[in-house]
Amino acid sequence: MTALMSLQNVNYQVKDKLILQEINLTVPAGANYTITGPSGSGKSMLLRLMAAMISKTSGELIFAGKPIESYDPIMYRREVSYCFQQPTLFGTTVADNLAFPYQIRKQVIDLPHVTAALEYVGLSAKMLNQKIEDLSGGERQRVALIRNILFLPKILLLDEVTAGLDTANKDIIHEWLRHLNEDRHVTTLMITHDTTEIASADQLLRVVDGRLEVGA
Ligand SMILES: Nc1ncnc2c1ncn2[C@@H]1O[C@H](COP(=O)(O)OP(=O)(O)OP(=O)(O)O)[C@@H](O)[C@H]1O
Repeated sequence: MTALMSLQNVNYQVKDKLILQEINLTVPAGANYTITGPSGSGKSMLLRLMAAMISKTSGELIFAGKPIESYDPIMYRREVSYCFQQPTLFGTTVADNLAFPYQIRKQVIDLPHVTAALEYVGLSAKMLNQKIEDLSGGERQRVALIRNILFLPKILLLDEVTAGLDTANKDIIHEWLRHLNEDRHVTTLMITHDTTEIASADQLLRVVDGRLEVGA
């Protein structure tokens, strides 16, 4: 498999605090990585570097053969999409959120595609008119994830997206991520503290004190 992203000797420092040190990682296209490690060890900062939400202090981050700084930020975010543990939904309704990816591309919402995505994760088209304040935590997370993948990115970076959800909601999201990775060829990297997710990881990375341990 070819490297879709690679990090070479990446350091990330804030003031005099070295948060990530000498990170070397090659992410092949189609990979499905699970990232774990103690609280505060640098997992979120690692994904945020890959998402170009923060900038490295030194080293190289290469995506599809080019340094990530060389990409237009808007185009880069369409290719490398970051999902938050506590997603921000905006506007008034679910439809406001799911129309957004089309609006920024100056396209009309593709309702059959949106409906199919909702149904895939156990939601229905009726939910489009629902107020976001009335959604459960699991519904919010599913709507936010759908918003991120209506146009498929190459890489999906998932920061504890199942934390705080019940088993049924976790299972729906696991099955959907499996589908995106195996059937739609989206490369996924997911941070988790969940022992079941760690036990079932295809490939496990551990971040400990700002350093990366592969396959530990
Ligand atoms: N702007 C900043 N200034 C100072 N310290 C920061 C800054 N951003 C992150 N840190 C520190 O970097 C370290 C790594 O943070 P990070 O959020 O990546 O941890 P994490 O492994 O994701 O933790 P958790 O599992 O608790 O979410 C923490 O000690 C955090 O306080």
